[in-house]
Amino acid sequence: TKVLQHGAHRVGKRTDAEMATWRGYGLGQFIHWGVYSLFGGELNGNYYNGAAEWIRSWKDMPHGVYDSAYKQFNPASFNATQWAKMAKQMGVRYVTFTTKHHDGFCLWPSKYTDYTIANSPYKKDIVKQVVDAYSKEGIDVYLYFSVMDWHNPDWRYDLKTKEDSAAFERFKLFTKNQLTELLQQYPQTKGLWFDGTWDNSWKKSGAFTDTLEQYLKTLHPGLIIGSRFRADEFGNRHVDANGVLMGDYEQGWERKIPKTYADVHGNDWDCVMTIPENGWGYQKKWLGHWKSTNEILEMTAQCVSLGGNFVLNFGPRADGTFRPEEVTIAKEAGDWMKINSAAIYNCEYTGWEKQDWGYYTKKTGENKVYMIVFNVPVSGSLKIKPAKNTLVDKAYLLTAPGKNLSLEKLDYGASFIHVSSTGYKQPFVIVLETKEGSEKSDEQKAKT
Ligand SMILES: C[C@@H]1N[C@@H](c2nc3ccccc3[nH]2)[C@H](O)[C@@H]1O
Repeated sequence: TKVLQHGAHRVGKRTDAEMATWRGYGLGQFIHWGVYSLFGGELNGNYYNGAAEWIRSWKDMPHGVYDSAYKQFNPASFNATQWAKMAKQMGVRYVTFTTKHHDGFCLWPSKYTDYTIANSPYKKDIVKQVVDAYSKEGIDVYLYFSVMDWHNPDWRYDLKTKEDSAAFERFKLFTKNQLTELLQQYPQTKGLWFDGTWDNSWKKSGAFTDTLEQYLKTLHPGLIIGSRFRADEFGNRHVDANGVLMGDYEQGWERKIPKTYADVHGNDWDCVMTIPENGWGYQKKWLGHWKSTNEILEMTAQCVSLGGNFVLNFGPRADGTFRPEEVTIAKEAGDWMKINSAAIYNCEYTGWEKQDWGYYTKKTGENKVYMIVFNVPVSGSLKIKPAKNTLVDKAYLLTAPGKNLSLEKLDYGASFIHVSSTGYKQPFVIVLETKEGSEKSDEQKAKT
């Protein structure tokens, strides 16, 4: 391994209480809201076919039109308490909220730029309202912050000239100042979700990113920052030159989910996902497929079964209302979570061999494994194969703890659980109470 000045400063997962809380969330909400929400991916009847929050970069969008649009931002229907209650009902345990996206518009009254909510017709501090309302509902708040800032004249994609470097020095200070005011104004914040850190200018600022991350954690002990923030002194991101993760969790799973446990390299991680195929800010027209509640529940189960969290994005309209599809998904997912969240909250990877019927999760610190069943085979026989030295004491539906299900022993330590093969409209959970031990063969039994 190389001796790195600005590589990872910790190998392996964080072991503190704040990170244990993060690890157990299971389900989170992302919210993308800003000036881009005014356009909804459309201008003069033409639709931008990229992600709606990127519309400023569309060739058909004059920068002047976009950069003056904040003068129309006046969300009359915005009610942070209603947002937080919808999230609570959905069963999310953390929210990540856009304070400033790539366009540079600040939803808090930043002292370091005029391009903020304070200078919009709405005037009031949106970040504060969101932080206060979600915290009041018992949902932890994380602040999304885009380093890339198209509005700030000192932003640079790369550092090629002396002027570039001089400008970027000013930009780095601007960034540090904005992050300082976010942590000082909104101290309930549990973490920062950084984005817009893939350009060369940032890759060439490895030492600065290291110093800044340490400064932020000194300012706010316990702060949680993912791997998308740092660069090492060689410009490596996410993992340093020695292949060690830089950050408190792997933050690369954007609109994709790991296939196997090997893909997560023993890190903490979360997956952030859109309901439509792509697009995080409000889009007037969702192009292509958008996910059903059952698809979203399956992604949630899949992530938790591989030791991560699933974070679903909502893109409210400029007026502060949500699309009907989003309201429906929050309600339906919440109804399922109300009954089944035991299999999602504070659960982790089991290491048992994955079966076709669905996903295993394990309650952290307990001898309880959950089967989250999505695909009942035509036989109605659900095969389970506990890990070595683990026996299943009893099995029952989470919704019927008094009625044990029969386990038909098979060879090689496997068993069948027989359930009805029809009539399922949504996933269901079977609880397996486990104990240490191994299958005794008949001759072994005969000896005792
Ligand atoms: C969480 C997501 N990250 C931003 C983003 N910008 C990208 C540019 C290139 C490739 C992926 C990107 N994701 C998206 O705009 C959204 O905020």
